[in-house]
Amino acid sequence: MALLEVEDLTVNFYTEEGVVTAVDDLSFRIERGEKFGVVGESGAGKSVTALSVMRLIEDPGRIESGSVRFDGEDLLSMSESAVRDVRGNDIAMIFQDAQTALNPVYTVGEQIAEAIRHHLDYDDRAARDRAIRLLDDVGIPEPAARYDDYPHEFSGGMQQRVVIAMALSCDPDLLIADEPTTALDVTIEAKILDRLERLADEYDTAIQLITHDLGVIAELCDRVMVMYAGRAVETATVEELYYDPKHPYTVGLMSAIPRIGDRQNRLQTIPGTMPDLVEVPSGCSFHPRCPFAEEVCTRKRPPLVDPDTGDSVGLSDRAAACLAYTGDLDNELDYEVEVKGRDAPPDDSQPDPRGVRTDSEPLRADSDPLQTDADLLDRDDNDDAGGRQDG
Ligand SMILES: Nc1ncnc2c1ncn2[C@@H]1O[C@H](COP(=O)(O)OP(=O)(O)OP(=O)(O)O)[C@@H](O)[C@H]1O
Repeated sequence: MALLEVEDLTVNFYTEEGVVTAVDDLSFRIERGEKFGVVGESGAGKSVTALSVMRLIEDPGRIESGSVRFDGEDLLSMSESAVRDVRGNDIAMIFQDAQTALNPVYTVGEQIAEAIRHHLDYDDRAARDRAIRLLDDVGIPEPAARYDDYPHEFSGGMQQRVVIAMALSCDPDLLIADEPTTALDVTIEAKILDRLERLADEYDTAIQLITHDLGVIAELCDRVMVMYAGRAVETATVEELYYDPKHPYTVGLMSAIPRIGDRQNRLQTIPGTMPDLVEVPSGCSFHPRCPFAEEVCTRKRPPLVDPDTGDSVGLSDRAAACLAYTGDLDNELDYEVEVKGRDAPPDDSQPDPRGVRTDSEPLRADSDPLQTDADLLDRDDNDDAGGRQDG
């Protein structure tokens, strides 16, 4: 049995502008201990998917249909108190902004110890010891001394480490991380992702990592789901996705990364923006932005199929939702993906995609206006030194 099985999930928001279908008939599965990435541009429905799994969708949103089975039990039909037990004990969630997750009036140690006492029924001494060990695990230097510091005495990167410690404090089976490193400097981001990966292995925790950045996916994940306008457009292992992407949107996301491009230079950036979800384009919702779109794409919605056979697929299988794979297009998709790693691959074997990241700039889709180099340069984070911030 998979750890998490989401089937046919549909979530609407009832806004003044109309009904927004933020998640549209979405299905996916996460195995125990698996690191599962969810990637897509802003508005793809990634966060709403995560909040639905935690059953945290609030007005004007509504989970219309589908099931979310965690360890075999459907979270959507559980009582509110049973779901509260699952949250924190079995599923933990961390967000981009560490500051909002930490209470400024308590020391970080007290906050972690409180979570441990609450969920694991430890006494004060045992909770304190476990909190210090967790601070050490996430890479806080001198954890026993830092236990008594307040959140504002930590840099942004160190605060996010504290949040990770708190999330792991109850040994959850699933950690949902929504853009956990987006607000951080890229070097600190790499360190935190590395630490997260090691801890997930050590604690045997599965991760659902939400990001707009394919480089972050390469760093951490085993399998990926690419989302567009509330739907999955491609699912694959990280290796498959990087070396042989099947959906034009995935190719477009990768082409925003300078070293991966296509022959005609047509997909260097994805033209246009995510559609208004009140009026999603007919047929394939990506068709207005797709360089390969044909007339049929404007009227026929592509199902997720096995790109090799065109057959329907199971929840964990390699799949793409493009009419190129159902025999509906007159022409073939014409692109070429070139991945240049630091080390040239021996003969015809493929390099590790994680190696791609190390040769110069980190892989980062530069189409996100929120994430500019200037932004990153402005942030003075003392994470490297692990020291306290001035002031
Ligand atoms: N509280 C809300 N009220 C109305 N619409 C909402 C609300 N929350 C989300 N939506 C709609 O759901 C869509 C998907 O949002 P979601 O936050 O899941 O996207 P995302 O892929 O996580 O993007 P981002 O990276 O910007 O968070 C949004 O475009 C928005 O239209």
